[in-house]
Amino acid sequence: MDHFLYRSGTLHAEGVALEDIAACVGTPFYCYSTATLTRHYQLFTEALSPLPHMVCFAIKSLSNIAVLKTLGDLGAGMDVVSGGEYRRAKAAGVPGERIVFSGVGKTREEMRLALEGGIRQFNVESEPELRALSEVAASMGVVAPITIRVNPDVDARTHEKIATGKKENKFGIPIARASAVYAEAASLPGIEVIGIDVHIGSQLTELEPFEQAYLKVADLTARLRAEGHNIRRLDLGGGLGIPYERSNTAPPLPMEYGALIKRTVGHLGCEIEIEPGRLISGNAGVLVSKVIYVKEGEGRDFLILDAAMNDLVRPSMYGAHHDILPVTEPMAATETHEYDVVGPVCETGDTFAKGRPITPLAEGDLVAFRSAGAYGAVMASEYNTRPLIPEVLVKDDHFAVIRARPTFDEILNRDTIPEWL
Ligand SMILES: Cc1ncc(COP(=O)(O)O)c(C=O)c1O
Ligand SMILES: N[C@@H](CCCC[NH3+])C(=O)O
Repeated sequence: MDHFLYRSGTLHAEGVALEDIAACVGTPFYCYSTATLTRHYQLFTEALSPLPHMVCFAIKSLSNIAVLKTLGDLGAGMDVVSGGEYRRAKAAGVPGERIVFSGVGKTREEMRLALEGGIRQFNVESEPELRALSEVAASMGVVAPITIRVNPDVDARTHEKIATGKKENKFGIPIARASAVYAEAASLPGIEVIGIDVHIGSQLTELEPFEQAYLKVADLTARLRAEGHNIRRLDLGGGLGIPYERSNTAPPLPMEYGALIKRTVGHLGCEIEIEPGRLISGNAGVLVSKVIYVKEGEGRDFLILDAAMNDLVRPSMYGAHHDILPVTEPMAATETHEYDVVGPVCETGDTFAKGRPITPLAEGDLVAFRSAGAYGAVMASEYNTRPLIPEVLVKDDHFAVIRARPTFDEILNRDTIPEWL
Protein backbone atom coordinates (compact mmCIF):
# COMPACT_ATOMS: atom_id res chain seq x y z
CA MET A 1 0.00 0.00 0.00
CA ASP A 2 1.20 3.52 -0.65
CA HIS A 3 -0.08 7.08 -0.60
CA PHE A 4 0.43 7.98 -4.27
CA LEU A 5 -3.03 8.17 -5.81
CA TYR A 6 -4.84 9.98 -8.59
CA ARG A 7 -7.11 12.76 -7.40
CA SER A 8 -8.94 15.17 -9.69
CA GLY A 9 -7.19 13.55 -12.65
CA THR A 10 -3.62 14.02 -11.49
CA LEU A 11 -1.22 11.92 -9.40
CA HIS A 12 -0.83 13.07 -5.82
CA ALA A 13 1.56 12.23 -3.03
CA GLU A 14 -0.83 12.29 -0.06
CA GLY A 15 -2.58 15.67 -0.47
CA VAL A 16 -0.03 17.26 -2.81
CA ALA A 17 -0.17 17.15 -6.62
CA LEU A 18 3.13 15.94 -8.09
CA GLU A 19 2.75 18.52 -10.86
CA ASP A 20 2.75 21.29 -8.24
CA ILE A 21 6.02 19.96 -6.81
CA ALA A 22 7.45 19.73 -10.33
CA ALA A 23 6.52 23.36 -10.97
CA CYS A 24 8.37 24.33 -7.80
CA VAL A 25 11.55 22.20 -7.88
CA GLY A 26 11.83 21.24 -11.56
CA THR A 27 12.29 17.69 -12.84
CA PRO A 28 13.47 15.07 -12.24
CA PHE A 29 13.02 14.67 -8.48
CA TYR A 30 12.36 12.04 -5.84
CA CYS A 31 9.25 12.41 -3.73
CA TYR A 32 8.61 10.51 -0.49
CA SER A 33 5.44 10.07 1.51
CA THR A 34 5.59 10.41 5.29
CA ALA A 35 2.37 8.42 5.66
CA THR A 36 3.75 5.44 3.73
CA LEU A 37 7.06 5.46 5.62
CA THR A 38 5.19 5.60 8.91
CA ARG A 39 2.69 2.91 7.98
CA HIS A 40 5.33 0.49 6.78
CA TYR A 41 7.44 0.94 9.90
CA GLN A 42 4.35 0.33 12.02
CA LEU A 43 3.46 -2.83 10.07
CA PHE A 44 6.71 -4.37 11.30
CA THR A 45 6.30 -3.29 14.91
CA GLU A 46 2.74 -4.65 14.88
CA ALA A 47 3.92 -7.89 13.27
CA LEU A 48 6.56 -8.50 15.94
CA SER A 49 4.50 -7.50 18.97
CA PRO A 50 4.30 -8.68 21.71
CA LEU A 51 7.85 -10.05 21.35
CA PRO A 52 10.48 -7.64 22.69
CA HIS A 53 11.89 -6.20 19.50
CA MET A 54 13.51 -3.35 17.64
CA VAL A 55 12.96 -2.49 13.98
CA CYS A 56 16.25 -1.08 12.70
CA PHE A 57 15.70 0.65 9.36
CA ALA A 58 18.42 -0.30 6.83
CA ILE A 59 19.41 3.20 5.94
CA LYS A 60 21.36 2.10 2.90
CA SER A 61 17.98 1.93 1.14
CA LEU A 62 17.15 5.60 1.70
CA SER A 63 19.40 7.70 3.86
CA ASN A 64 18.12 11.25 3.65
CA ILE A 65 18.34 12.67 7.17
CA ALA A 66 14.75 13.97 7.10
CA VAL A 67 13.53 10.44 6.31
CA LEU A 68 15.68 9.03 9.10
CA LYS A 69 14.26 11.59 11.52
CA THR A 70 10.72 10.67 10.45
CA LEU A 71 11.38 7.04 11.35
CA GLY A 72 13.65 7.73 14.30
CA ASP A 73 10.99 9.91 15.92
CA LEU A 74 8.64 6.91 15.77
CA GLY A 75 11.18 4.92 17.78
CA ALA A 76 12.91 3.10 14.92
CA GLY A 77 16.46 1.91 15.28
CA MET A 78 18.90 2.21 12.39
CA ASP A 79 21.10 -0.33 10.63
CA VAL A 80 24.22 1.39 9.28
CA VAL A 81 27.06 0.04 7.16
CA SER A 82 29.58 2.87 7.16
CA GLY A 83 30.86 5.75 9.23
CA GLY A 84 28.95 8.02 6.87
CA GLU A 85 25.66 6.26 7.56
CA TYR A 86 26.41 6.27 11.30
CA ARG A 87 26.84 10.05 11.11
CA ARG A 88 23.55 10.36 9.23
CA ALA A 89 21.69 8.39 11.88
CA LYS A 90 23.17 10.57 14.62
CA ALA A 91 22.39 13.73 12.64
CA ALA A 92 18.76 12.58 12.54
CA GLY A 93 18.77 12.47 16.33
CA VAL A 94 18.84 8.69 16.71
CA PRO A 95 20.70 7.72 19.90
CA GLY A 96 23.64 5.35 19.68
CA GLU A 97 21.80 2.67 21.63
CA ARG A 98 19.41 2.33 18.70
CA ILE A 99 22.12 2.02 16.01
CA VAL A 100 23.49 -1.33 14.81
CA PHE A 101 26.60 -1.46 12.64
CA SER A 102 26.69 -4.08 9.86
CA GLY A 103 29.07 -4.71 6.98
CA VAL A 104 32.07 -6.88 6.09
CA GLY A 105 34.69 -4.15 6.01
CA LYS A 106 34.36 -1.90 9.04
CA THR A 107 37.57 0.05 9.55
CA ARG A 108 39.15 0.77 12.91
CA GLU A 109 38.24 4.44 12.47
CA GLU A 110 34.60 3.48 11.98
CA MET A 111 34.71 1.23 15.05
CA ARG A 112 36.17 4.06 17.11
CA LEU A 113 33.54 6.50 15.83
CA ALA A 114 30.71 4.19 16.88
CA LEU A 115 32.24 3.30 20.24
CA GLU A 116 32.68 6.98 21.02
CA GLY A 117 29.21 8.00 19.84
CA GLY A 118 27.36 4.99 21.28
CA ILE A 119 26.29 1.78 19.63
CA ARG A 120 23.66 -0.88 20.19
CA GLN A 121 25.83 -3.60 18.73
CA PHE A 122 28.30 -4.40 15.98
CA ASN A 123 27.31 -7.26 13.69
CA VAL A 124 30.74 -8.80 13.24
CA GLU A 125 31.39 -10.67 10.00
CA SER A 126 34.84 -12.28 10.37
CA GLU A 127 37.55 -13.27 12.84
CA PRO A 128 39.97 -10.51 11.76
CA GLU A 129 37.20 -7.97 12.30
CA LEU A 130 36.48 -9.47 15.72
CA ARG A 131 40.12 -9.14 16.78
CA ALA A 132 40.39 -5.59 15.42
CA LEU A 133 37.22 -4.54 17.25
CA SER A 134 38.47 -6.03 20.51
CA GLU A 135 41.75 -4.16 20.15
CA VAL A 136 40.05 -0.86 19.38
CA ALA A 137 37.56 -1.20 22.24
CA ALA A 138 40.21 -2.32 24.73
CA SER A 139 42.46 0.61 23.73
CA MET A 140 39.54 2.92 24.56
CA GLY A 141 38.85 1.14 27.84
CA VAL A 142 35.40 -0.01 26.73
CA VAL A 143 33.73 -3.25 25.72
CA ALA A 144 32.01 -3.61 22.33
CA PRO A 145 28.63 -5.37 22.32
CA ILE A 146 28.43 -7.76 19.37
CA THR A 147 26.52 -10.35 17.47
CA ILE A 148 28.30 -12.52 14.94
CA ARG A 149 26.73 -12.71 11.51
CA VAL A 150 26.44 -16.31 10.44
CA ASN A 151 26.16 -17.44 6.87
CA PRO A 152 23.52 -20.19 6.86
CA ASP A 153 24.13 -21.29 3.25
CA VAL A 154 20.52 -20.72 2.24
CA ASP A 155 19.38 -19.78 -1.25
CA ALA A 156 17.29 -16.62 -0.92
CA ARG A 157 15.90 -17.13 -4.46
CA THR A 158 16.44 -13.52 -5.41
CA HIS A 159 18.64 -11.68 -7.93
CA GLU A 160 22.16 -13.13 -7.65
CA LYS A 161 23.68 -9.69 -7.06
CA ILE A 162 21.67 -9.17 -3.89
CA ALA A 163 21.71 -12.69 -2.42
CA THR A 164 23.97 -12.79 0.64
CA GLY A 165 23.28 -16.05 2.48
CA LYS A 166 25.04 -18.65 0.29
CA LYS A 167 28.40 -20.02 1.32
CA GLU A 168 30.08 -18.51 -1.76
CA ASN A 169 28.97 -15.00 -0.70
CA LYS A 170 31.37 -12.75 1.19
CA PHE A 171 29.00 -12.27 4.14
CA GLY A 172 29.18 -13.70 7.65
CA ILE A 173 31.06 -16.67 9.01
CA PRO A 174 30.14 -20.22 7.96
CA ILE A 175 27.57 -21.43 10.45
CA ALA A 176 29.59 -24.64 10.91
CA ARG A 177 32.46 -22.57 12.37
CA ALA A 178 30.23 -20.63 14.75
CA SER A 179 31.22 -22.51 17.93
CA ALA A 180 34.90 -21.80 17.40
CA VAL A 181 34.38 -18.14 16.57
CA TYR A 182 32.03 -17.56 19.52
CA ALA A 183 34.58 -19.23 21.80
CA GLU A 184 37.25 -16.85 20.56
CA ALA A 185 34.90 -13.87 20.94
CA ALA A 186 34.19 -14.82 24.55
CA SER A 187 37.92 -14.84 25.28
CA LEU A 188 38.63 -11.36 23.92
CA PRO A 189 38.91 -8.47 26.39
CA GLY A 190 37.14 -5.82 24.29
CA ILE A 191 34.13 -7.95 23.27
CA GLU A 192 30.79 -8.77 24.85
CA VAL A 193 28.74 -11.38 23.01
CA ILE A 194 25.05 -10.41 22.91
CA GLY A 195 23.56 -12.58 20.21
CA ILE A 196 23.46 -13.86 16.65
CA ASP A 197 22.93 -12.06 13.34
CA VAL A 198 21.78 -13.38 9.96
CA HIS A 199 20.78 -11.67 6.71
CA ILE A 200 20.31 -13.78 3.59
CA GLY A 201 19.52 -11.25 0.88
CA SER A 202 17.24 -8.58 -0.44
CA GLN A 203 13.92 -8.53 -2.33
CA LEU A 204 12.89 -11.97 -1.09
CA THR A 205 9.46 -12.86 -2.38
CA GLU A 206 8.93 -16.09 -0.45
CA LEU A 207 9.03 -16.94 3.25
CA GLU A 208 10.68 -20.32 2.88
CA PRO A 209 14.32 -19.11 2.66
CA PHE A 210 13.76 -17.00 5.79
CA GLU A 211 12.31 -20.05 7.48
CA GLN A 212 15.32 -22.21 6.63
CA ALA A 213 17.71 -19.55 7.89
CA TYR A 214 15.80 -18.81 11.09
CA LEU A 215 15.48 -22.50 11.99
CA LYS A 216 19.26 -22.76 11.69
CA VAL A 217 19.61 -19.72 13.94
CA ALA A 218 17.26 -21.34 16.49
CA ASP A 219 19.42 -24.50 16.52
CA LEU A 220 22.55 -22.40 16.85
CA THR A 221 21.07 -20.43 19.75
CA ALA A 222 20.50 -23.66 21.69
CA ARG A 223 23.99 -24.91 20.86
CA LEU A 224 25.77 -21.69 21.82
CA ARG A 225 23.80 -21.44 25.06
CA ALA A 226 24.84 -25.00 25.89
CA GLU A 227 28.41 -23.87 25.29
CA GLY A 228 27.96 -21.15 27.88
CA HIS A 229 27.20 -18.06 25.78
CA ASN A 230 24.49 -15.68 26.94
CA ILE A 231 22.58 -15.39 23.64
CA ARG A 232 19.84 -12.86 24.30
CA ARG A 233 19.37 -10.98 21.02
CA LEU A 234 18.70 -12.26 17.51
CA ASP A 235 19.20 -9.88 14.60
CA LEU A 236 17.30 -11.49 11.74
CA GLY A 237 18.33 -9.01 9.04
CA GLY A 238 16.09 -7.45 6.40
CA GLY A 239 15.19 -8.50 2.92
CA LEU A 240 11.41 -8.79 2.70
CA GLY A 241 10.49 -7.92 -0.88
CA ILE A 242 7.92 -5.54 -2.33
CA PRO A 243 5.56 -5.91 -5.31
CA TYR A 244 7.34 -3.99 -8.08
CA GLU A 245 4.94 -5.37 -10.70
CA ARG A 246 1.37 -5.07 -9.55
CA SER A 247 0.33 -7.90 -11.88
CA ASN A 248 2.62 -10.44 -10.16
CA THR A 249 1.71 -12.42 -7.07
CA ALA A 250 2.41 -10.22 -4.10
CA PRO A 251 5.31 -11.09 -1.76
CA PRO A 252 4.41 -12.08 1.81
CA LEU A 253 3.19 -9.32 4.10
CA PRO A 254 5.03 -8.12 7.22
CA MET A 255 2.32 -9.78 9.34
CA GLU A 256 3.06 -13.18 7.74
CA TYR A 257 6.78 -12.56 8.11
CA GLY A 258 6.25 -11.68 11.79
CA ALA A 259 4.26 -14.88 12.31
CA LEU A 260 7.13 -16.86 10.79
CA ILE A 261 9.59 -15.19 13.18
CA LYS A 262 7.39 -16.06 16.13
CA ARG A 263 7.08 -19.65 14.93
CA THR A 264 10.80 -20.20 14.33
CA VAL A 265 12.56 -18.21 17.07
CA GLY A 266 9.79 -16.69 19.20
CA HIS A 267 10.10 -19.35 21.92
CA LEU A 268 13.77 -18.65 22.63
CA GLY A 269 13.19 -15.68 24.91
CA CYS A 270 15.47 -13.46 22.86
CA GLU A 271 14.97 -9.85 21.93
CA ILE A 272 14.27 -9.77 18.18
CA GLU A 273 15.85 -7.25 15.89
CA ILE A 274 15.09 -6.89 12.18
CA GLU A 275 16.70 -4.64 9.57
CA PRO A 276 14.12 -3.95 6.85
CA GLY A 277 15.02 -1.34 4.26
CA ARG A 278 13.13 -1.76 1.00
CA LEU A 279 9.77 -2.67 2.52
CA ILE A 280 9.73 0.55 4.52
CA SER A 281 11.15 2.93 1.93
CA GLY A 282 10.48 1.34 -1.48
CA ASN A 283 6.84 2.16 -2.03
CA ALA A 284 7.19 5.34 -0.01
CA GLY A 285 8.94 7.02 -2.95
CA VAL A 286 8.45 7.90 -6.61
CA LEU A 287 10.80 9.38 -9.15
CA VAL A 288 9.09 12.08 -11.20
CA SER A 289 10.47 12.86 -14.62
CA LYS A 290 9.51 14.80 -17.73
CA VAL A 291 9.36 13.66 -21.34
CA ILE A 292 12.02 15.56 -23.29
CA TYR A 293 11.26 14.03 -26.69
CA VAL A 294 9.24 11.27 -28.26
CA LYS A 295 11.50 9.82 -30.91
CA GLU A 296 10.47 7.49 -33.69
CA GLY A 297 12.96 4.65 -34.12
CA GLU A 298 13.15 1.50 -36.26
CA GLY A 299 10.02 -0.39 -35.33
CA ARG A 300 9.85 1.29 -31.91
CA ASP A 301 9.24 4.63 -30.32
CA PHE A 302 11.57 6.00 -27.68
CA LEU A 303 10.29 8.00 -24.78
CA ILE A 304 13.31 10.13 -23.89
CA LEU A 305 13.03 11.33 -20.30
CA ASP A 306 15.02 13.86 -18.31
CA ALA A 307 15.76 11.15 -15.70
CA ALA A 308 18.47 8.64 -16.49
CA MET A 309 20.37 5.64 -15.19
CA ASN A 310 22.46 7.93 -12.99
CA ASP A 311 19.29 8.93 -11.12
CA LEU A 312 17.74 5.43 -10.87
CA VAL A 313 20.22 2.69 -11.70
CA ARG A 314 18.15 -0.36 -10.73
CA PRO A 315 16.75 -1.12 -14.22
CA SER A 316 20.16 -1.03 -15.90
CA MET A 317 21.99 -2.68 -12.98
CA TYR A 318 19.60 -5.52 -12.15
CA GLY A 319 17.14 -5.46 -15.05
CA ALA A 320 14.65 -4.29 -12.41
CA HIS A 321 11.07 -3.39 -13.26
CA HIS A 322 9.50 -0.13 -12.08
CA ASP A 323 5.94 0.74 -13.02
CA ILE A 324 5.85 4.00 -14.98
CA LEU A 325 2.67 6.02 -14.51
CA PRO A 326 1.58 9.11 -16.40
CA VAL A 327 1.12 11.90 -13.87
CA THR A 328 -2.04 13.01 -15.67
CA GLU A 329 -4.58 10.27 -15.15
CA PRO A 330 -5.41 8.50 -18.42
CA MET A 331 -9.05 8.40 -19.49
CA ALA A 332 -10.51 4.97 -18.87
CA ALA A 333 -10.82 4.19 -22.58
CA THR A 334 -7.39 5.48 -23.65
CA GLU A 335 -5.40 2.90 -25.57
CA THR A 336 -1.80 2.38 -24.61
CA HIS A 337 1.27 2.75 -26.79
CA GLU A 338 4.47 0.71 -26.46
CA TYR A 339 7.60 2.71 -25.72
CA ASP A 340 11.23 2.04 -25.04
CA VAL A 341 11.68 4.35 -22.07
CA VAL A 342 15.20 5.79 -21.94
CA GLY A 343 17.25 8.59 -20.42
CA PRO A 344 19.70 11.03 -21.99
CA VAL A 345 22.91 9.27 -20.81
CA CYS A 346 25.26 8.10 -23.55
CA GLU A 347 24.89 4.37 -22.93
CA THR A 348 22.49 1.87 -24.39
CA GLY A 349 22.13 0.55 -20.85
CA ASP A 350 20.40 3.81 -19.99
CA THR A 351 17.07 2.08 -20.59
CA PHE A 352 14.31 1.99 -17.99
CA ALA A 353 11.93 -0.27 -19.92
CA LYS A 354 11.52 -1.84 -23.34
CA GLY A 355 8.21 -2.08 -25.18
CA ARG A 356 6.38 -0.75 -22.13
CA PRO A 357 2.68 -0.04 -22.75
CA ILE A 358 1.87 3.45 -21.48
CA THR A 359 -0.85 5.89 -22.35
CA PRO A 360 0.38 8.04 -25.32
CA LEU A 361 2.63 10.81 -24.08
CA ALA A 362 4.04 13.99 -25.56
CA GLU A 363 6.91 16.37 -24.89
CA GLY A 364 6.59 18.03 -21.50
CA ASP A 365 4.37 15.33 -19.98
CA LEU A 366 5.29 14.06 -16.53
CA VAL A 367 5.70 10.43 -15.53
CA ALA A 368 6.28 8.82 -12.14
CA PHE A 369 8.38 5.71 -11.50
CA ARG A 370 6.74 3.78 -8.74
CA SER A 371 8.52 1.97 -5.92
CA ALA A 372 11.59 4.17 -6.31
CA GLY A 373 12.08 5.09 -2.66
CA ALA A 374 14.52 2.27 -1.93
CA TYR A 375 17.92 2.08 -3.61
CA GLY A 376 16.98 5.04 -5.81
CA ALA A 377 18.46 8.35 -4.61
CA VAL A 378 21.10 6.54 -2.55
CA MET A 379 22.55 4.85 -5.62
CA ALA A 380 22.48 7.96 -7.80
CA SER A 381 25.62 9.44 -9.30
CA GLU A 382 26.57 12.51 -11.28
CA TYR A 383 27.60 10.51 -14.34
CA ASN A 384 27.58 12.72 -17.44
CA THR A 385 27.81 15.66 -14.98
CA ARG A 386 24.12 15.40 -14.35
CA PRO A 387 23.51 16.99 -10.93
CA LEU A 388 22.05 14.77 -8.19
CA ILE A 389 18.33 15.42 -8.24
CA PRO A 390 16.27 16.98 -5.44
CA GLU A 391 14.45 14.95 -2.82
CA VAL A 392 11.10 16.12 -1.52
CA LEU A 393 9.17 14.91 1.52
CA VAL A 394 5.39 15.19 1.62
CA LYS A 395 3.30 15.16 4.77
CA ASP A 396 -0.46 15.54 4.44
CA ASP A 397 -1.00 18.60 2.22
CA HIS A 398 2.46 20.15 2.39
CA PHE A 399 5.92 19.33 1.17
CA ALA A 400 9.51 20.32 1.77
CA VAL A 401 12.67 20.01 -0.27
CA ILE A 402 14.87 17.75 1.87
CA ARG A 403 17.81 17.84 -0.50
CA ALA A 404 18.26 20.60 -3.02
CA ARG A 405 19.69 20.19 -6.49
CA PRO A 406 23.34 21.33 -6.40
CA THR A 407 24.26 24.23 -8.62
CA PHE A 408 26.75 23.72 -11.41
CA ASP A 409 29.11 26.07 -9.59
CA GLU A 410 29.07 23.71 -6.59
CA ILE A 411 29.71 20.75 -8.84
CA LEU A 412 32.53 22.35 -10.82
CA ASN A 413 34.15 23.76 -7.66
CA ARG A 414 34.64 20.26 -6.27
CA ASP A 415 37.43 19.72 -8.77
CA THR A 416 40.70 21.54 -8.32
CA ILE A 417 43.29 22.30 -10.95
CA PRO A 418 46.80 21.78 -9.49
CA GLU A 419 48.95 24.89 -9.57
CA TRP A 420 51.49 23.17 -11.84
CA LEU A 421 48.92 22.73 -14.59
C1 LIG B 1 22.97 -6.46 6.53
C2 LIG B 1 21.76 -5.96 5.83
N1 LIG B 1 20.68 -5.63 6.55
C3 LIG B 1 19.56 -5.17 5.96
C4 LIG B 1 19.47 -5.01 4.60
C5 LIG B 1 18.20 -4.46 4.06
O1 LIG B 1 17.65 -5.21 3.08
P1 LIG B 1 16.27 -4.84 2.44
O2 LIG B 1 16.34 -3.46 1.92
O3 LIG B 1 16.14 -5.83 1.37
O4 LIG B 1 15.23 -5.00 3.50
C6 LIG B 1 20.56 -5.36 3.80
C7 LIG B 1 20.48 -5.33 2.33
O5 LIG B 1 20.19 -6.37 1.73
C8 LIG B 1 21.74 -5.84 4.44
O6 LIG B 1 22.81 -6.13 3.72
N1 LIG C 1 20.74 -2.20 -4.38
C1 LIG C 1 19.88 -3.37 -4.39
C2 LIG C 1 19.62 -3.88 -3.01
C3 LIG C 1 20.86 -4.14 -2.24
C4 LIG C 1 20.62 -4.60 -0.87
C5 LIG C 1 21.88 -4.46 -0.11
N2 LIG C 1 21.90 -5.05 1.18
C6 LIG C 1 18.61 -3.06 -5.13
O1 LIG C 1 18.47 -1.98 -5.62
O2 LIG C 1 17.75 -3.88 -5.24
